[in-house]
Amino acid sequence: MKNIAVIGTGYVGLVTGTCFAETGNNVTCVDIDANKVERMKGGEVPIYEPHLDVLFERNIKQERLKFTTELAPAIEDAEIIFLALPTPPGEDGSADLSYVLGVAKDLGKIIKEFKVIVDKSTVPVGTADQVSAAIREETDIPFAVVSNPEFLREGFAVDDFMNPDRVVIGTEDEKAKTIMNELYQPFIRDGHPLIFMDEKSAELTKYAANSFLATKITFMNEVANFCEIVGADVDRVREGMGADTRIGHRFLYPGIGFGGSCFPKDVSALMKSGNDHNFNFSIIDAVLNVNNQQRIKLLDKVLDHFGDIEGKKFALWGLAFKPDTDDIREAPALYLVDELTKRGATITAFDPEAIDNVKNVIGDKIEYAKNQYEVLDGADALLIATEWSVFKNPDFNEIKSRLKSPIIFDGRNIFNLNDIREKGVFYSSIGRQTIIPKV
Ligand SMILES: NC(=O)C1=CN([C@@H]2O[C@H](COP(=O)(O)OP(=O)(O)OC[C@H]3O[C@@H](n4cnc5c(N)ncnc54)[C@H](O)[C@@H]3O)[C@@H](O)[C@H]2O)C=CC1
Ligand SMILES: O=C(O)[C@H]1O[C@H](OP(=O)(O)OP(=O)(O)OC[C@H]2O[C@@H](n3ccc(=O)[nH]c3=O)[C@H](O)[C@@H]2O)[C@H](O)[C@@H](O)[C@@H]1O
Repeated sequence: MKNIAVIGTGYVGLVTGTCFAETGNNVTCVDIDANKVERMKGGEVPIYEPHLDVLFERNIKQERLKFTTELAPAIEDAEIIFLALPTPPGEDGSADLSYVLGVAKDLGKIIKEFKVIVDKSTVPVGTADQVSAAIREETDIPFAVVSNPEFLREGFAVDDFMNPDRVVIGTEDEKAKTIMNELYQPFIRDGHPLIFMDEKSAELTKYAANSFLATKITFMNEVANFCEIVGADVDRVREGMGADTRIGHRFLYPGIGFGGSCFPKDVSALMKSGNDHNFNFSIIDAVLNVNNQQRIKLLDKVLDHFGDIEGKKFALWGLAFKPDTDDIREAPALYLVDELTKRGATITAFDPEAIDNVKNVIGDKIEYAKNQYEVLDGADALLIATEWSVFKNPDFNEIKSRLKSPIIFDGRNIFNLNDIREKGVFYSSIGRQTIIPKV
């Protein structure tokens, strides 16, 4: 059992804190958002993340998980302090370290004994040194700074955290190594490795992993675009490639580009890190360019089909950047909304979880429906931007009777081409043949 403080209770901090409590530790989570802290104290999970609620409730009830806005009392007894703070992109694409370094400075002012300060935020190479320097400016008390990047995916966060493929720990401090090794034992029982390395290598591992996955997706998006030109089927190509164990089946799904709070920002930040060292990450540059185009791929298809879309009405399924989350940061759906509305189209959208978040950002720029069929009424076409399970087996009679004409543009390839042939709809997807209904 360890006493732990987690600073920042977003997707990463809240999952980290809850899962460490679940493995028997005493965890105090700190956030500057007083409203959020009050809601959590009242037992409310402030984000939509499958399976988090059960662990959250259990650990609050058993008094292993607490919340506060006060940094000093939260860290007083904590042996380990996790920083799970935002590192949003700055104007030039670099990671904004002001949250991390600001809290580091605050910690320097209040620590009274040795602490292990662990950076879980995604930060550029060299940040651990900057965190150490920020603390050292304020205190002579000994401490160790550890880089422990997080690899969880939203929507699978609890499972990813409890059963990680690997845990990366960057530190050369022997005491910190022992403490981190003890802390993570419950998570690596099934043989997944705890990989120790220096701080810089750990920091770069995180960016390299995210950028590699973003590159894999982008490569497939380009293959899909080429499939459309030459009449190949990207589903078959994906199966054929993925069966090679050196390639693997995962992260080969083409679509309307990667979004989310991490891939776009981390790929840009790695590019910027390279620039800072006069190093040109040319692959990363290409990934960013291709992804920017891919995000509005459905727009190209819609314009090809309709020509002018001024006054057209579109139904949109999916707003979240991927299924099983209410997160809309860098969601391709929102880029699409922007481009369509700019050209005079109107949109009614449905998403199972993300509507409230979208309303907070774009308000009444579009209309919202309470279910996936209501959005269809009188629309010129249905556009699919997120592959929520509830969209995958719909009532096609409802779709056909409610739309003005049965036209579907699918940015996530959620339907099997053989099945859709029987449905009597025009169906255009990514990297596959367009299905035109027989008249
Ligand atoms: N979202 C994800 O799936 C993953 C995110 N990461 C990285 O983890 C870091 C955090 O990301 P998210 O959890 O998504 O961020 P988030 O934006 O969801 O949450 C950050 C939290 O920190 C709080 N905060 C801001 N300043 C604070 C301060 N001075 N003291 C206490 N709390 C403060 C905010 O109120 C917010 O609740 C980022 O570096 C991100 O790149 C890494 C892996 C996965
Ligand atoms: O650093 C982070 O924040 C996290 O970023 C991603 O996780 P996440 O953004 O939650 O979601 P992913 O499932 O990776 O999807 C990212 C984007 O890629 C897209 N994607 C994913 C897979 C695929 O085959 N095709 C594809 O277009 C998704 O639609 C989504 O827009 C990584 O998968 C996590 O390992 C990492 O910890």
